[in-house]
Amino acid sequence: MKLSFTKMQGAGNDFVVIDATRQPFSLSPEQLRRLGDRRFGVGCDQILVVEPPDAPDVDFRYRIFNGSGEEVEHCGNGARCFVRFVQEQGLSRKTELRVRTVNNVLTLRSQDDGRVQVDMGAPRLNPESLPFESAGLQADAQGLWPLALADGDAVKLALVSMGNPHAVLWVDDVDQAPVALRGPQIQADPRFPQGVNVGFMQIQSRTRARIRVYERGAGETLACGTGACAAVVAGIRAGLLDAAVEVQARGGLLRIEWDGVGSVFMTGPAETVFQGSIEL
Ligand SMILES: N[C@@H](CCC[C@H](N)C(=O)O)C(=O)O
Repeated sequence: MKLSFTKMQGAGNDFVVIDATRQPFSLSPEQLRRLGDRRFGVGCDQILVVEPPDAPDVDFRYRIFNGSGEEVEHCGNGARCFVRFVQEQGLSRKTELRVRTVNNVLTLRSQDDGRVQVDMGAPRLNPESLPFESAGLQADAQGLWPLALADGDAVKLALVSMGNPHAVLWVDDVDQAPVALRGPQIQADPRFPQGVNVGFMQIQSRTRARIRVYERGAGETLACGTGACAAVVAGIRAGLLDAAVEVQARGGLLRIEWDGVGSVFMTGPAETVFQGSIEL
């Protein structure tokens, strides 16, 4: 079959976007992996699918697959690209969209300055929400959980669900962070039965942080929207960050806001790179 697609990026987190309002979408995990493959396919961190609404309270359905082929719950940078795609393809003229993901309804707003703001929903902070099997462990006063790793080392993790699971470590210098070593180790730890996205955050001031994220199903990406939200939520809870924080990822800058109670708001860029078709 021949599939039309649009390649997009948000702060360097890149996507293959499929319009399932105009062409049928039913790809096997193997076809999804091929699409995501940077050598044998198009190449991307995630595949985003724009589907018609399934009820009158939303404008579209928004489905997300990691490049490794599994469907996942949330993708923040992808949500911004979703808005840009829908506008550029003439699928909606609205500047505010409501979209249904597998476990939430998100509100996406296109701003006059060209950026997109996403109401990412409220974070969940109990370990069961990731899930994280916490039996026999106790979080410290900053809300950090101890985790003994298979190689005998131990780390302290903030655990935040943004609809998808995140573990966040504080580091002194994000450029020196052991992302390639600790990312896969923590992600594969049996206490995370559904895996976890692992973020490494360097706090520079009460309003600025730098971050790298080793994502589930994609490895280290140039930015992770849900990862930036989770890290800021963890920093605010620990009393180290203010309610509005500029988060510098390797591929771009995101603004994250949280009042400590309700939804997290994420603002950042979204851009089309090229369009094409592929035989799958
Ligand atoms: N890049 C994303 C997150 C994509 C999903 C994640 N890899 C997972 O498995 O949960 C973002 O911008 O949030």
